[in-house]
Amino acid sequence: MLLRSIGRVTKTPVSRHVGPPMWTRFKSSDIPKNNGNLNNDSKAVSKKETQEIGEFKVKSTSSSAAPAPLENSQVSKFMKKNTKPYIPKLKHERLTYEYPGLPNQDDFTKQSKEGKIKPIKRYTRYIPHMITAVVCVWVGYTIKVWVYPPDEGADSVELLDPESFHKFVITHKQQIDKDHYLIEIAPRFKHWQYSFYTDYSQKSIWGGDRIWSVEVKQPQIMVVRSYTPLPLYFMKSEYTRSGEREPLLKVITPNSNDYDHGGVMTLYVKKYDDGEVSKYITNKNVGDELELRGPHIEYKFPYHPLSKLHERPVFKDLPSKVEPEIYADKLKLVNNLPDYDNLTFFAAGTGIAPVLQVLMSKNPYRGFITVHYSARGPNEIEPLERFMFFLEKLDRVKFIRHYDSEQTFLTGKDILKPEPSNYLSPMRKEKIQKLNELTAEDALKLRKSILDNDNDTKVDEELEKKLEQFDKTIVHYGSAIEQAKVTSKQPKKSSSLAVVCGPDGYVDYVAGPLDKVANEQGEVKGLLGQKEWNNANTFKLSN
Ligand SMILES: Cc1cc2nc3c(=O)[nH]c(=O)nc-3n(C[C@H](O)[C@H](O)[C@H](O)COP(=O)(O)OP(=O)(O)OC[C@H]3O[C@@H](n4cnc5c(N)ncnc54)[C@H](O)[C@@H]3O)c2cc1C
Repeated sequence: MLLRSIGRVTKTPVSRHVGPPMWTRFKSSDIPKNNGNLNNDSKAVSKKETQEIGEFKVKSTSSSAAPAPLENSQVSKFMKKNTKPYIPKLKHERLTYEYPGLPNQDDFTKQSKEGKIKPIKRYTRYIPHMITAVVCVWVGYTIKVWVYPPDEGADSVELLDPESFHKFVITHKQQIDKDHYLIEIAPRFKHWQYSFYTDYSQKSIWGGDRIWSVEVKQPQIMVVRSYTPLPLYFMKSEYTRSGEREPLLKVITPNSNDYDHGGVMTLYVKKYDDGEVSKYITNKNVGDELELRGPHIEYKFPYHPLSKLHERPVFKDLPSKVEPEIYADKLKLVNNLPDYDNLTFFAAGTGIAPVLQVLMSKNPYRGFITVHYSARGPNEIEPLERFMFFLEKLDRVKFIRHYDSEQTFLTGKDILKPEPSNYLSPMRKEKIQKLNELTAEDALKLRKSILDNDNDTKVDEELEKKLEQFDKTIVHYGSAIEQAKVTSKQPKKSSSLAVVCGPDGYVDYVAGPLDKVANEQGEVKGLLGQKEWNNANTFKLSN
């Protein structure tokens, strides 16, 4: 008790006063000697007289250690305030069990929370931003739809349209030699994919029963030129994108699951120094656009009844992966159907593109094809040689090369007389009859027979039953290569059909000129004309 009272006294400050000390100091000599007898001490203190310190009258009240009471009311008030004893808490006392407020919670938020329950979730603060973004997108879309006309072909359900141009993007460009290029293009818009499954065989552009082309537009001078797309694409990877390796050229296996590889195709283009469109195309880079219109069917192979019963297995990158053709021979036997006509294809330069298009497409032409390929040298076609080799291995085609550099030109010696056709559709019969000049009566009869025979494409029900029976006795080859080993030893019949494709001069040399004024084939002359080929078995295509 004594020590506490001592502490209280000594801590009492008299501040804001300049002048002589206004509080009596506690002296050690003032501590009563007889500890425990406080009554005696207080008496002693009370005996003390009032002292004058400076301008204040200090009156000793209780003890000499106590602060002196002051006459001056202001100061005494001040002093009183400070006489409040300091009692330190011995240990921390918890005053409330409420959670402390959030760091950014002020009185206002506290108030509003109390007044109205306002749930604040994690993403609530982003709502204004989200609303702004949605409004911006909506406004932008409205402007695009109402102010700007849609891109041609953007909403088309067809990959290609013969009437309007569709945009394609160059996705790869490979220069083969000084003036030959492979240019991979992919459709700019995807809307056509929505309708792809409805009738895949109709939608797929890759059909081996025809030769087709597309027109490429040169928009600056508004000129179009035809090109023959190939079912090829460049397989890209991280290595090709980093430039470490060249992408591998691969065959598109027509397939509805991947929309025929997303509608990709490759153009084999020769650049002419003064050629407007070829220069325009080959000067473009990856990412640039090309406008295409098509497909335009240039030539459809003659109808054969077997084509309704059986499809030839599609060509693949690896010949070992190509399925063997097990049904065709049996079907021919069962139904007493004739063989397919063999075909000779005469191609010069980029004129090889149509035959490659046919051979690499779905359900390719089934007769054996002999290709006479004329070019300046072997380099022009170098990246496509691999596929030509595989096709030969499958016993579907034979390439005979005529290079200027090797002076192995195409001559009359390379051309055989045409073999009579194995099967003549009424249409072709008419063509032949026309050549032999029909009387009006015969022509009418023939026309009638065509109409009557139009349903010869229908599959006979009995035939289907026999087919089922033969399924059980069919000899299975492991692969098309295995089968080709056997068939390649069998002698091939001469061709009954000829297709000539190349520059005007070449077509003229091989089969006589095209009648461009009348937009007709013109009489078959040249090397083929000399060997008795005619318009019923020859087709000319200027490329
Ligand atoms: C159905 C069809 C399919 C075709 N497919 C392809 C194809 O896959 N790849 C391809 O590269 N081309 C193909 N062509 C040819 C192509 O359409 C163009 O004719 C060729 O690219 C030249 O066009 P250009 O505008 O560059 O030249 P243009 O401005 O038409 O001609 C410029 C100059 O080149 C000469 N020239 C043009 N074409 C030939 C030619 N073929 N041979 C020799 N000299 C020529 C002209 O005499 C002229 O002096 C095809 C043509 C047709 C009809």
